[in-house]
This record gives sequence, C-alpha cells and structure tokens, in this order.
Amino acid sequence: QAGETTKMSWTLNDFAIGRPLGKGRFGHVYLGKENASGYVVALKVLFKKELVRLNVPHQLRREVEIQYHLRHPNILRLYGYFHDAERVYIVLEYCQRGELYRILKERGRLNQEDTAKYIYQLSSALDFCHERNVIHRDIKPENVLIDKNGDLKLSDFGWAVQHDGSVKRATICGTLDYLPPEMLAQMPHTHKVDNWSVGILMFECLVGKAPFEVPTQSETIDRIKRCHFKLPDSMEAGAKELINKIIRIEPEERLSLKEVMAHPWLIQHYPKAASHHAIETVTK
Ligand SMILES: Cc1nn(C)cc1-c1nc2c(-c3cnn(Cc4ccccc4)c3)c(Cl)cnc2[nH]1
Repeated sequence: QAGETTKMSWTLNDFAIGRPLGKGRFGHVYLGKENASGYVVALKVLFKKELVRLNVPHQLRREVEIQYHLRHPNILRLYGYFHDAERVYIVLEYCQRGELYRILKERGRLNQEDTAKYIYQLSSALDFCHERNVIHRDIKPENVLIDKNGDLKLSDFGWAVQHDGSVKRATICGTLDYLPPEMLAQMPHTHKVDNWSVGILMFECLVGKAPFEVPTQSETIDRIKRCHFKLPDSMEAGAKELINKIIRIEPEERLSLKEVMAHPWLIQHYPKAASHHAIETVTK
C-alpha cells in the first residue's frame, strides 16, 4: 500500500522514548512513539543479562510468538520486537488508562456495568485463546489493561502455554489469589484454569478484594483447596449465581466461557453482550 512502510526490523532510533509506565519481573515499560508514523506505543525493555541469569529466554520467545499471532480486540497487540547488544525491545499496544490493578486500587471496587463489560471482554479474549489451544494461566488485575475507550486488553503471556498440558510453572511468584486448586496441587491442568480466574476477577471487581485474600498465604492455600469463600449479602443474586457457577473445585464443573458470556446477569449489565453473543451464535 502506497506510503505504508513494511518495516522489516526496527532499531531504537526508530522510536522516541517517553516516561516509564511500569516495571515487571525482567525489565521496564516506557511510553514510546514510532518516529515514522507518530504512532504511540508501549516499549517493553528487557536486559539480556537478566533474562539469561533467570533462564527465561525460551519463555520470552514463547510469549512473543503467542502474543504476536493472537489478533483479538481484547488482547494487547504485540507489533514486533528487536534487540541490541544488551537489551531486547518488545513493541506493544499502548493502553491509555493503564492497569486494572491500579484502577481497582484507586476506586476500591467497580460498579456492575464496568464489571460485566470487563468479564465479558476477558471471557471473549480467553475463549479466542482456548480455541487456539493457548492457556494464559496468569489472569490477574496486573495483567489486564484498559485502553482509551475503556475496553479491556489482556496482556503478559509470559506464562501462557500453547497446548493443554500439565506443564508446571517454574516458580509461583506474586499473588496466589488467582491460582486454581489443580495448579496449587501441581496437578495436570487444562484451559479451565483460566475460567477459574475469570470468577476470581469478577469477585474482586465487585467486592474490592479477592475471595481467598486472607492475611496468611497458608490460609489462602487452604481456602482455595476447599473452595471456601463468602459472597457479601449485598451482592446481587445474579452476580452470586454466576460466581458460584465459575468458582468450582472440579474444573469440568466450571461454566464454559461461552456460558459466562451468555449469562443473564452479564447481559443485563452489559447489553452489548446480547448482540455480540447473538451474532456469534447465529454465524457459528
Ligand atoms: C501505567 C500506566 N498508567 N497509565 C495512565 C497508562 C499506563 C500504561 N501501562 C502500560 C503498559 C504496562 C506498564 N507496565 N506494565 C507491566 C509490565 C512492565 C514490565 C514488564 C512486564 C509488565 C505494562 C503496557 Cl504493556 C501498555 N500500555 C500501558 N499503559
């Protein structure tokens, strides 16, 4: 197409680097602008030395491979990557409203309309991944970004696997709140681990804290294994019903993502789900 540069490979000179947006386990993310197009991006900068020391190059390659090919309105776009002597640079879609984690911290909890929208969009993104045999395995508010239109973008496929397998996590780092029983017990797990996390996220958005969030990790682990959580009396019946159908010890008992997307509570509080869902059902 005239004027469209099919850039084969970027270098750092192709970008103007802006303020830092955040930092993760292996590096930092900066606001960036591609000089040629003026396009605003998020530039994730990782230090090769760190990656080698923590033995994660294969995980990074998998993350880039998986995210680059997954094109969906609720999955953060990975536009490309390049490297120099010391660093690896990953060019990602920029989300103006940042991490859901920060929004939840600032607002305490979300209303049913925003929660229903995010749960619908997350379920849609994960259903798309599962149909391509990709399990995300690390769904939590830190890995969910919100763009300028208030839409959800799933990010950080660092723990994703491209098959239904019992691949063990190298290390369980960060919060345990979102881990399903079968992963805690390091048993074989399927895409249903992501379904569990959708239920945990729905609870946290509506209540302001995760269902198994208690002072000690051992208590959290025990409650997860027993599926022991309490829904606040103030929670609407439809929301309680949906959460109770997702957060189940038995993976096969958990609602499928298509059933989540078609649930009456979700359609009531996110009417767009009805039209999207109806079109999908009709076109299938
Ligand atoms: C923070 C923040 N505040 N506002 C107003 C917008 C943002 C924003 N952050 C992002 C970010 C972003 C930033 N940090 N992280 C977490 C991280 C950092 C390093 C390695 C792995 C993971 C993601 C992205 Cl990718 C993409 N878009 C982003 N937008």
